[in-house]
Amino acid sequence: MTAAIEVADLTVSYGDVLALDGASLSVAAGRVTGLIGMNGSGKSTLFSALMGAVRPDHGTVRIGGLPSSAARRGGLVGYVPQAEAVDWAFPVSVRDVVMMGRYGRLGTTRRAGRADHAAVDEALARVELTELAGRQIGRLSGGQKKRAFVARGIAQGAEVLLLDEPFAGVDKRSEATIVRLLRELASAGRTVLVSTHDLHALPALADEAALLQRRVLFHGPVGEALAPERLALAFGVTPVHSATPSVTPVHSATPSVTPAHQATPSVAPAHRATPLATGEHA
Ligand SMILES: Nc1ncnc2c1ncn2[C@@H]1O[C@H](COP(=O)(O)OP(=O)(O)OP(=O)(O)O)[C@@H](O)[C@H]1O
Repeated sequence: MTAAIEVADLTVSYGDVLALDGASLSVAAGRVTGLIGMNGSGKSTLFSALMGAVRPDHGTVRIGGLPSSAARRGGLVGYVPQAEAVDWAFPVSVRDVVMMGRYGRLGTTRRAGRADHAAVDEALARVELTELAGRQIGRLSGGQKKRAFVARGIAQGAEVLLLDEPFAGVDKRSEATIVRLLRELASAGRTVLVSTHDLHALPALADEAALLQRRVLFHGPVGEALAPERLALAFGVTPVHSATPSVTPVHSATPSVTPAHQATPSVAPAHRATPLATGEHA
């Protein structure tokens, strides 16, 4: 059976910075997979490659058997960006954002029809944002914003959903809603790849995890990925033998590259092309 996501020997560099170095990953449909790695390990770059928004130096990316750009054009891939990648001042409502998930399906009139409005209503209800549908997107809490973007992916009917740090700055209720939704989507056969620093959330969220450090060091069941020696490998530290995995000291010990990444346009043309990071026009 064709894997939902198939990354083979992927190498991506920005000038002389090697962001991915021979990364390979195969994800079956109907699974939630956590993507774990320290700052700068290449998680966002992998998402950009999955959306066809960066050109690999080497290697291939396939989504449902298609090259990533074709998969994105066909609406197969939904993307929930990091909060920093979105222009929250953009004058659109929550409902407008969710409707963007339908753009690829609108006919030549570019007019939303009854089915589009129904899909948007249903997606808003599933993320519990019906009552806030008319509000400007920037005037939501961090968790509500994430839920709005998850709703966009649901309305789009994306087979593969990519979420970049969906729990960063998110309240517990939103986190629980998002986890529940992602599990439901996977049960219905969708494929979900989630990057997160929150290792505590991982067992409830994901079926499996991939540890990334420019290449995929390990990919397998969450329990095995969280073994101290494996985490140590991914985070480059001595194993900490404790019952609950903690990444905090490791994470905070590694310098964050996020601002550089956001400030440098070449990593994510998808982010720049539209203020709301649809990933559809790169
Ligand atoms: N546009 C760019 N120009 C130059 N280097 C870049 C660019 N974007 C990312 N990098 C570098 O590529 C490497 C991988 O970055 P990437 O953003 O993919 O990592 P990440 O795992 O998503 O990090 P974080 O957890 O901080 O979001 C880092 O060394 C980063 O500094």
